[in-house]
Order: sequence, then C-alpha cells, then structure tokens
Amino acid sequence: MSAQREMKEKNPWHTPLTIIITVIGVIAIVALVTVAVLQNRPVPQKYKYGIVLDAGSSHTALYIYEWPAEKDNNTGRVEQKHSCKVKGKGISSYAAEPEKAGMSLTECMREAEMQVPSRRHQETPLYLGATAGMRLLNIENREASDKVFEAVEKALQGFPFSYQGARILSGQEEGAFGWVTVNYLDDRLKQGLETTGALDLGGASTQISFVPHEYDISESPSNSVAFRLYGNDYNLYTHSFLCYGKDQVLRMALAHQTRSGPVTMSDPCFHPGYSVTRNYNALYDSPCVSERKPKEAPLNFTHTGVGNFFRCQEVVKTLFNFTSCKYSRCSFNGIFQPPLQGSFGAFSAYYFVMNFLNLTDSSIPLETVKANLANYCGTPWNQIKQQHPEVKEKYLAEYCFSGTYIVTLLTEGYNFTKETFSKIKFIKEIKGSDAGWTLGYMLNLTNMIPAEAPDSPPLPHAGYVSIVTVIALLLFILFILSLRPIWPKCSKKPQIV
Ligand SMILES: Nc1ncnc2c1ncn2[C@@H]1O[C@H](COP(=O)(O)OP(=O)(O)O)[C@@H](O)[C@H]1O
Ligand SMILES: [Ca+2]
Repeated sequence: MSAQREMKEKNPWHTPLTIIITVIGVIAIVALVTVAVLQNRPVPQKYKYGIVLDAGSSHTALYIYEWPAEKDNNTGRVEQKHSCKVKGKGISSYAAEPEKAGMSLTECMREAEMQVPSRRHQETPLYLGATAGMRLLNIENREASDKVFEAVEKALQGFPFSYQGARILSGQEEGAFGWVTVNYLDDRLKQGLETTGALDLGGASTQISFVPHEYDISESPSNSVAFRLYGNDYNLYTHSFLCYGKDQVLRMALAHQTRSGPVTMSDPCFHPGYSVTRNYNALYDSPCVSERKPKEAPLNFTHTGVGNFFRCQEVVKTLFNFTSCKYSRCSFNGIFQPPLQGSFGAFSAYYFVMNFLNLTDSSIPLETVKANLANYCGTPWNQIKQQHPEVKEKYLAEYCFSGTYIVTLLTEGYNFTKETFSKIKFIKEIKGSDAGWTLGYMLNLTNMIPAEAPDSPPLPHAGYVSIVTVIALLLFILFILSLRPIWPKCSKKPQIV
C-alpha cells in the first residue's frame, strides 16, 4: 500500500508541470487543427449573375448565368441558371410598330427579376445582342432598325438591372462567341486541350468557326479572330453567311423556283400532297431575295410539294456559287475557308432539325442520313401531319427542306466528307447550358476569361487541412517522445520495489 502510494507520488506523469504542459500541448494542437479547418472551410456559396438577351431573327431568348461570387474573375465556372423564350417573333419583325418590340420582352424580364435575388439586381449586367434579323433590317431600313433599338432600350432600362446596352453583333462576333461558349463549357480552354469547331444555324444567317491546323491568317484577315485565353493563343477562322440561315435560304429557294413568275410551283423540297397559297410580295420582302423579284408576277402562287430529296438538293446547290475563288481554297460564294480541322459541335437549328429527323447520332453514316431524308421527303404530307400532330405545322412542313439544306451546306458548302461528317456532334446544350453565342459574349464583356492562366493555390482545401493535421500529430508525438527520459523511471520503479 505504501509502496503504491510512493510510486504514485513519484510518477513523473503526475507532476503538476507535466500535466500542465500536456494539457497546453493538447489544447494548442486542437486549436491549430480547428482554426485550419474553420478558416479554410468553404463559406456558404454566394452567386453573381449576368443576363443576356439573344435577339435572333425568329425569336428572342433570355439567358441568366450565375457563378460563385468570390471567384468571378478566373476559377469559377459560369453556368446557365435559367432561360426564357420571349413570346412572339424576333424584334426585327416589329419594324412597323417598334414599341411592341420593347413590350414583348416584359414577361421574360419579370421572370428574370424573380430568378435573380433582389440584393443582386443592381449589380447584375444586362446585355441585348441582336443577330441577322436586325442586320437585314438595318440594311433594308436603317431608321426602322434604330427605332426598334430605341424601344428595346427604353423597355430594358425600366428594370432594376445594370443595363449595358443593346447592339447588333457582327457575323464574326456571333461565330467567335459561339466557339468560345462551346469550348468554355467543355473545359477545353482552361485545360489547353484541342478545341472543337462551332457550327451555328439560325433563321437568317449561319456561322462556321474552328481553329485550322496550319493557317495563313493573312490570306483573308477578315475571317480571323485571335484570342489569348488562359495563357494559350488561338487563331480562329470564322465566317458568317448572311441570308444562309434556314428561313432566308428557303426564301432564296422559293425565289429561284418562281423566278419566271408562275401561278403554281412544284417543289421537290416539300412533301407530296402539300399545297399552300403564297404571296409574291411577302416572299420577296427581304434583302436576301428582293433583287430576284420577277418583273411580271401575279399576286399569289400555289406552292405544291413533290417530295424528292435528290432534286431538292439540286435546287439548294444552285444557291451556292462555286465559280469564283480568289484564295487558295473557298467554301462557297468566293469565301475563303482553310481545310476543316478536328471535331465540331452543331447547334441551334442544326440541332432542332436533325433531332426531329432522328439523325443526331454521329454514328449514322452520311449515306444513311441521305437515304433517311429521301424517305422522309417522299412521305405524303397527310401522313406526316398524322404522325406529328403536336408539331407546329410551319416547322413540320419545312423539315424536309431544312434537312436537305443542312446536308448540302455541310458537304457541298463546307466540304465535310463522309469521313469528316461523323466528327460533327449535333448538340443543344453542354452540361446544362445552351450552346450559342450568348455565354461567350457575356464572358468576354465581363472579362471573365483571363488572358493568362490563373494562379491556383498550391494545395486544394482538403490537402491543406490534411497536412496541418499530420504536422500537428507529428508535433504531438515529438512532444511525447521528448518526455522519454522520464519514462524508464516510471516503468522500472515497481520492478525495483
Ligand atoms: N423546334 C424547332 N424546330 C425547327 N426549327 C426551329 C425550332 N426552334 C427554333 N427553330 C429555328 O431555329 C432558327 C433560329 O434562328 P434565330 O436564332 O432566331 O436566327 P438568327 O440566329 O439567324 O438571328 C430559326 O430558323 C427558327 O425557326
Ligand atoms: Ca441565333
């Protein structure tokens, strides 16, 4: 009993000094680890927002983007939070009543007010970019185009966002920003990977953009755009063909087939049994066809379908001019195009049309695509309507023409072959964000893609916490070991007794 007490009294672990040192040591280590964890714990996510209105020729769409507030200038990913399709037609169709162009945006703008938290309203940039519909209106009637912009501007300024202006994008910008969007969403830019080309088909214009293999930009400087993004240089080839969007190209096809001013016209691009009355003045009311208007024509003509893909292709081919090229190589209409390179993402109407025709799968060979189209175009109009009662009749009637145009544009126009055709992916969106020029436009205007690669912290959060914990544990073990000279006394004493 007394030996036991003596041992207890002499146990060095039980001296007040050791106990105090141990307790302080443990507290210090716990405090160190706690501070490390708390300090680096991600704070609850706060977001910033940006709004872009895509005023296309056929309709306007509003996109809301969001990104983590503390990372807006480099590392944070910008994603599409919401989109809203404006009811009615594109703003260019309100040339005769511009106020209505402004009013048409109200519903989607109200939706944006609900979607963006109100404390962020004032700092949220709002852009409107108009494309080929307004380009055409601007060519046709400058004054009317200015009035539409005035009305739109007035309407947008009535909302609590940070309004940054409404303007017409150049064809180059439209092509280049579509390319930025696709490659940003695919994370190809930040990682410096080989980029994907972008193919955009609108109603009034169409764009092709890609980084060619070896590219002499001096051959046609107006087709080149240079970017420095995340420390990499890109020489992008881009071209926008005004009037070669699918609605204007249809006008051109109809104009070509009615150039003699007939009363009825049989069209291989429309289904057998299809028949509508069309007005000559309405058909030729566009700068894309106005010069081709027949001198003498009746008021209307009857547009009937024949449904023959191959003959339709012949009609479409007449809309491309292959005769003159002052460069080393051209696509069509004397426009320079370097050899195609890499894979492509085809979006907007490319996707809508090919998706309807069940032809988005890249593994379908070009020959099969043509055979399916031939079969589809040859199907009687009544049968098509019965099979797709849910689809808008205007779209439904035009899928044969649009599909034929897409295949002809890609192969005859841009020179895709049966081998390279499989490199085209028909896409609507990438990782939840729509493919289109709007995201690239906003990233550019808000300087959200830095020219140089951002400095990233040497360690991610988890790595940092683990290292602090390991060091703390090592310190603790070292501290215990430093008490070692006292250990033998403690363990041997009872044996001596
Ligand atoms: N569901 C759909 N099916 C077929 N075509 C569609 C569908 N939705 C939109 N489109 C077409 O996509 C095109 C979009 O073009 P738009 O962006 O308005 O014109 P642009 O880019 O030339 O200014 C239009 O031709 C429109 O009719
Ligand atoms: Ca468009």
